[in-house]
Amino acid sequence: MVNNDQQSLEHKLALLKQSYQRNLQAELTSLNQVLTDLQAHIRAAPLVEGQARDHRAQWDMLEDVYRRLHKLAGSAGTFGFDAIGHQARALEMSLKRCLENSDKGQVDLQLVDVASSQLQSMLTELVPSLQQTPTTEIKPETGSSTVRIWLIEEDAELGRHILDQLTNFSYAVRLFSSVPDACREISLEPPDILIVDVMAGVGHLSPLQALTCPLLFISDCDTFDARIRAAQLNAHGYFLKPLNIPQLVNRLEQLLQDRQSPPARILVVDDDQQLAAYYQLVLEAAGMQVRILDNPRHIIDQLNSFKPELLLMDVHMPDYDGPDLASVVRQYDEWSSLPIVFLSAEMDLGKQVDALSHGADDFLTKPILAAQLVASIRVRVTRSRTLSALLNKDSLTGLLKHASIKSAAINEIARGYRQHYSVVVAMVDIDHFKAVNDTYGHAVGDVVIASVATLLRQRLRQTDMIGRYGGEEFLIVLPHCSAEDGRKRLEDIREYFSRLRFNQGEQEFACTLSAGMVCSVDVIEEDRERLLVVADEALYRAKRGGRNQVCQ
Ligand SMILES: Nc1nc2c(ncn2[C@@H]2O[C@H](COP(=O)(O)OP(=O)(O)OP(=O)(O)O)[C@@H](O)[C@H]2O)c(=O)[nH]1
Repeated sequence: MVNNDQQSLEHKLALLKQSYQRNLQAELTSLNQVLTDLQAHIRAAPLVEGQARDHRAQWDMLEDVYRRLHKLAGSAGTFGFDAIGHQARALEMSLKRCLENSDKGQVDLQLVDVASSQLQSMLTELVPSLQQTPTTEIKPETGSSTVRIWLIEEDAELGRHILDQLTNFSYAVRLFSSVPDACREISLEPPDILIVDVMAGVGHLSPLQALTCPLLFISDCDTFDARIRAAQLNAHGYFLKPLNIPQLVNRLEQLLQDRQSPPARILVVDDDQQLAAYYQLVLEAAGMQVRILDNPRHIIDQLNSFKPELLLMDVHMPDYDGPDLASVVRQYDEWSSLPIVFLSAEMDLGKQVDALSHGADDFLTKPILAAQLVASIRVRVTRSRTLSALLNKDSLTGLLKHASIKSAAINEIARGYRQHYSVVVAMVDIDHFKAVNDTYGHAVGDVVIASVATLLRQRLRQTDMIGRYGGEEFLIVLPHCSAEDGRKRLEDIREYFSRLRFNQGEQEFACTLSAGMVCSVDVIEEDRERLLVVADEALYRAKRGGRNQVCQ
């Protein structure tokens, strides 16, 4: 994080804390006043008529104090007032026991006296000894476009082979013959990913443990001990020889996608505005996008417009409880697998389980430290992204599978017509691919397919959609793109691909691709519903016209 950003975060957190402290003081004073009123009620109660009503009023007052203490116990620690949070929690618990066990006769004056003196001690605690909120540097997820891969391979021939193959995928690869050689350079210019053949220095691997970049091992030893050693060195992958390059590239792409992945989108639902603002600040500082839902009645509208990847929700809210809202969210098919995390001061295990049974995935307890909140949310979003990738993405290319890209294309085209922006749809197909398979083998064919996928990802925008439509056919959708721009991009990809060189042993070869495209605003009314077919017809013309070209 840039220093200024960190300073600005700390400044904003300090302002939030000051504002919370003012409210806390007012809240404790107000609670103390309620207890003083309650003491007066209890002392006066036997003397007035209509005792039953007065008793109910006493219990209502006690219930009010209990609820407000519950909220305070959850928030005080978050803003650094740990001791007050703990005292509020202890007092909340003793009031809870009293509320649950009572026959609702006269409220016990002694209990109220004790509660009142505890509140006063919390107030005195607040004034002189402000505890410091632990300042936590929250690192945002960062992304960069140059990908440097370093390879440590003792066997020069194998090293050259891997380097050639990976260079085909537009990675900048450096080859080293030993771990000490590479380690000397790493301190000067760290790579994005390091690949190590364990044979290149089993005895020298320990320094790799300190690396911050992902580490992948290649080895011809498939024993449990070897794999445990790799795990202890925080390896992100373990690949056996003979090396399956597409599989390796697949993992590289996964790791890079994690690094370059778009910010996680989090919707926060909490009636406590200061707490919600605090969560927003902390999560945004960690590089996430956060929206606060002010009115729970608008939850579905917000889900549809913001498309969050996780819902962070308070359990107890004045009008609608978290579990009820979670049930409503689960009634909609499209949100049935959205991760929902409750964040609450609820200590009662039974109530936590009950909340979970209403469709939430997890329960975090308030107060929560900033770093703990960020780590919990990040881990859940990453896991949910991995699951969705497994369901919707093709394992060879990491692109959307046929059904997913088709439905994404149809939705995007419809949205483009609705909101009046142009969408380019293109079909891309490798030329004479059968011959590649027949001449160089299926595994080499896979490398070629994976390289088209990598190229498409590298040359298109984050907002474009790319899918593997068939064996060697790809469907791409470019929202907010004119026919002219779409054509330029496709020509660029076609040109770049034709320059790639692939290897099979000593043999080197190149491939070409053809593309058919259509722009949504350039078609007659009847073709609006069949843009995919129109793009496919254009691809057919490109093939008929001699291949290695883009037709529209
Ligand atoms: N290696 C590999 N080959 C695949 C995969 N999926 C499909 N194929 C092969 O892709 C080839 C497609 O060949 P064709 O449809 O005849 O097309 P082509 O040879 O590319 O010819 P044109 O498209 O007309 O230029 C077939 O040989 C399929 O077996 C895959 O996942 N991996």
